[in-house]
Parts: sequence; C-alpha cells; structure tokens
Amino acid sequence: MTTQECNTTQKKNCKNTITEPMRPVVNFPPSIWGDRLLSLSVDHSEFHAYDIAMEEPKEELKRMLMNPAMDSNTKLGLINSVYRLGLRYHFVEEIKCQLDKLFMELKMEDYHEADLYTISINFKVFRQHGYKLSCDVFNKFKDHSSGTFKEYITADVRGMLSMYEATQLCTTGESILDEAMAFTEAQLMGVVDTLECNLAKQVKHALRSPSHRGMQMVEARLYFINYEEECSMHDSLLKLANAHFNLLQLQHKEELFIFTKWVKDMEFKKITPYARDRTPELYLWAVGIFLEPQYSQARIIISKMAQLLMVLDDIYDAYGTIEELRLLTDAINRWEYSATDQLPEYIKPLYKILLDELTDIEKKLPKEGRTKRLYASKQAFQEVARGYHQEAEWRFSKQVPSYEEYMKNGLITSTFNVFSTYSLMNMGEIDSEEALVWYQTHPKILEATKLIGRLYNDLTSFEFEGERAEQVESVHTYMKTFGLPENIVVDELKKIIENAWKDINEECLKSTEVSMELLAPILNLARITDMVYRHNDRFTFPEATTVEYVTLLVIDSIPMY
Ligand SMILES: CC(C)=CCC/C(C)=C/CC/C(C)=C/COP(=O)(O)OP(=O)(O)O
Repeated sequence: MTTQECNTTQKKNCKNTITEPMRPVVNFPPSIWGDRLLSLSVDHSEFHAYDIAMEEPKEELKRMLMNPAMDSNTKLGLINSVYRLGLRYHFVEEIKCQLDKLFMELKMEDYHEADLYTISINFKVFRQHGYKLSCDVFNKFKDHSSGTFKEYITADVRGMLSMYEATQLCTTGESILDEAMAFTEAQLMGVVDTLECNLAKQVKHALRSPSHRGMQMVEARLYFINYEEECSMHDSLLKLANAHFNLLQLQHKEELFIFTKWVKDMEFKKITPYARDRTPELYLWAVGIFLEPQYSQARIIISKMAQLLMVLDDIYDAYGTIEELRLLTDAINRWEYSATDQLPEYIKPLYKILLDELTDIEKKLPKEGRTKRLYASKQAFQEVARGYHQEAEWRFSKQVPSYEEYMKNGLITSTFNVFSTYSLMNMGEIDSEEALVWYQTHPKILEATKLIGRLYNDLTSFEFEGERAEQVESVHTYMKTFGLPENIVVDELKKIIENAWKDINEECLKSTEVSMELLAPILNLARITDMVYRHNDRFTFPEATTVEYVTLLVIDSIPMY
C-alpha cells in the first residue's frame, strides 16, 4: 500500500542546516493483539496424546476407504469429508487407489439417475484429486430449448449448494459450469435468508468463500462446525478430525509464539516504526500454504520472510526517499555485509536481519542441493526489491506505465515467487532435479497465482488510495491503456481473476507431470489470497475476518470427543 508521495519535500533544520526529508505519516491501524501472543504456551505432552488419539481412527478410516463393499457414492462422500477436514494427506495412497479404480470403471450412464447433490460431490471429488470428470455430467439439468437450468433443481438447495461448490473447479471453455456458477450463486443468494439454521450457515459461508478457494484449515474447522451431520456419519472421522485439530492448534500456538518472539527480539517495532504490525496475519499466510504438521519449520521461515517483505514494502511504498530506495535496491542486489555502509542509518539494522536470516536458514537446510536452493531464494528476494524500486521510480517521475508493463513488474511485486520458492525449498521436493526444472519453467499455475495476488491486492486498495493524482496499480494503468471507465475495468479485472482460477484448476488436473504435493503450496497460496483479498484488504485492515480466523485456528479451544 502506498501513501501520499511527499518525501521529496525537504524540511530545513534551522540549527545545523541539515536538510531532513519529510516522511509520510501512514495511519496503518495498529495491531489489536498487543503482547497477548507472547503468552501463548503449550504443554508438550499433549502432542503425544493427540498422536496416540489419532492412531486408531486413522486405521479404521483406511479400512473403510479400502472396503470393496462400500457403495461408490458413499465412498466418494467419505473422501469429500476427508478432504474438507484437511485430512487427505493421511490417506494419499488409499484415496489414489480408490479413485483410480472408480474413475476407470465410471460410465456416463451411471449419472442418468443420480441427483444434483450426488453428481456435484462426484465431480468435485474427482477434480480436486486430479481426475477430469467431464462437465457433461451436468447436461441433464439443463433445459436445452430455453438454455436455462431446469426449474425443479431450485427446490433442492443442498444440491444447488453442492453444484455451486463444484463449479469452482471449472476450467477454460466449460461454459455449462460458468452458467451454473452464476445460476446457483443467484439462486442461493435469493433463498439464504429463508433457510433453516445449519443449511443457512453452509450457504452463507459458501457465498462468502467457496470451499475450493478457501484457506484449508479455516475451511476444515468451519466444515466441522457447519456440516455436523456429514462429519458424524462416521465415528472414526469425528475422532480423527478432532484430535487432528487439537494437534495442529498446539503447533500453531507454538509456531506463532516463536515467530512473535522473533519479531520482538529483532526489535522491529523500534527499527521499523513506520511499518505495519501484522504478526498473526502474516503467520496465517504460512498456515494457509502448509497445513501438514511436518512443515512446522517451513511455516516459521515463511512467516519471517513475509515480515521482511512487509517491512520492505512499507519502506518502498512510503517511508523511503527515492535516493534511499536506490541505495537499498543496490545493497540488496549486492547481498553482502559490506554493502551496509552505503545505507541510511535507519535501514542498516533491517539489512543486517535480512542477510542474517538467510544465513540462518542456510544452516537448517539439508546439505544436498543447498547452493541451488539458496541461489533461487536470494534471487527471488532481489527480484522483489527491484520490482518495488521500479514502482517507486514510476511514482517519483509521475509516469504511468502501460498495463502490460505494470503487470510484468506487478507479478514480481506480488511477492509470490518468494513464498513459493521458500515453500518448495523447505519441502525437500526442490532437491529433485525434475521439480527444480519444472519450477524454473515459470509454470502456469504459479503465474496464475501471482496474477490473482496482484489484481486482488490492487482491486481492494485502489479506492482508498484514490486521492493520489498518479496511480501506479492495475486499475488505473488498465483504464489509461484501454481508455475504459473504472467500473468496466473493475469488472474486466475480476474476469481475469476468474480465468486465472481456471488455469489453476487445469494445472491441478495434470497431476502426472508434477505431483499434487508440489502443486499444493501454490494452489494454497491462491486460496489464502482469495480469503484475504476477495472482499477487501483484510491484511492491512484485519479487524473482522482475519481476526476471526486467527482466533478460530489458534485461540478457540476444540472440545474433545
Ligand atoms: C498480493 C500480495 C501483495 C500479497 C501479500 C502477501 C504478503 C503477506 C506479503 C508480505 C507483506 C506484504 C507485502 C503485503 C502487501 O502489502 P500491500 O497491500 O501494501 O501490497 P502492495 O504494496 O504490493 O500493493
């Protein structure tokens, strides 16, 4: 977020005639958390207790998933619940084995008699696991003479909700799904206030955040609360989900404490008082990217990187003068302690933290492939600094680039290359030559995710930055490049976001090229972006939903079953 450009004005200090730049005062809302997060503590014996509590239900669920006698729709329903509860990673092999078989045996005739709910669940489950079930399964719900959906399905709210969720898996060219998304959304909005309690909660949340685009752990907790009847169908599912939530909450508490303490120990408040204070909000991005317990260290590293990016963003967007920003960019490009000398005093401690942290991360990485991974992560950081600098130069020279030129740079300043590089290098996957080669081809899924990040971020912030004469963000560059009014441009950019989601969905269907495990952090990055920016900038102004979600994941206790 940028502020009024006023740091080129010089203020005379009469006593010693040294000129001091006038720096903008940015009224970022303060953090609402205070020191509360520093009192988070965990009892380590509980980790073990939850691990034990998970063992039996996990084995029972494996048996259920592999049970050949279970009817295919019941099985797909169970896989749907497992996925929505964030438990998929426990059953990767079993689910693959079952879906391979079910998908191979599938015949379109099987869907002739099936209802909307069943077809939608089938569709969603297959697609979410990489199997491209044809969208033709929905043809029978269309009245082809009128071109609209058949009237009778509007009475089936549960079915429509499920269809709405399924349409989020749409890929390019599937017009029936585009139409179904608009149709079900409008119908659900029309009836939501007339529904009974549980269904109303489910519909309200889906309209606010469809499950495929939501942050996995938040979605899992809300599924557990809002879809009680589905979760209670199998006792083992209930037990496993419950122990799993408790286990993850312990981890989240511990990690958030470590991250908060690091922010305090590094004295960010003192050395970067001009920057936003958003510790749990940044941590939420890390939880969004990685759900699984084994990525604890990755979540802490990603949170730290996000903190450094946020502070850099606040220097480049507001606090630094253009001369200081040039020096800072040069120092980040040099990436060596001796470059500290060229920096203004107030940036020196930050620069040191940046270099120290990377060295520290280096020590934690396995020796094999270390150089390559470090090179990639350093490059990603340097690229963002150059991108931030380019934006500052445009603002300084009051130049408005073309939309294309802006976006080329804007994809870089989305910062998502840093997030995904750090994610992959902490997965061990980037060790594999194949994964690294794939990553360096600028995969479509990553480009689409960056696009969503840049556009959503701009769409939610351009209005409150609207008083500024020269805007350097996507809405105004698009308006200027194509000579279109603001309302049309906003709609156009939203369409581009929808198309980017289609690309992401398509990429996740090609799971033979790269594993779903490698795609997951990138898909999850798009999901957390959707959660944070779909309605407004919930990162800079986190009061409502972000606080609600941090509380849900880290603070609210989970009753034991
Ligand atoms: C797409 C996007 C930027 C996602 C943010 C991901 C994230 C948590 C990054 C670290 C902090 C940061 C730069 C937040 C965005 O600030 P801002 O809203 O001021 O960003 P801007 O200056 O690039 O518009």
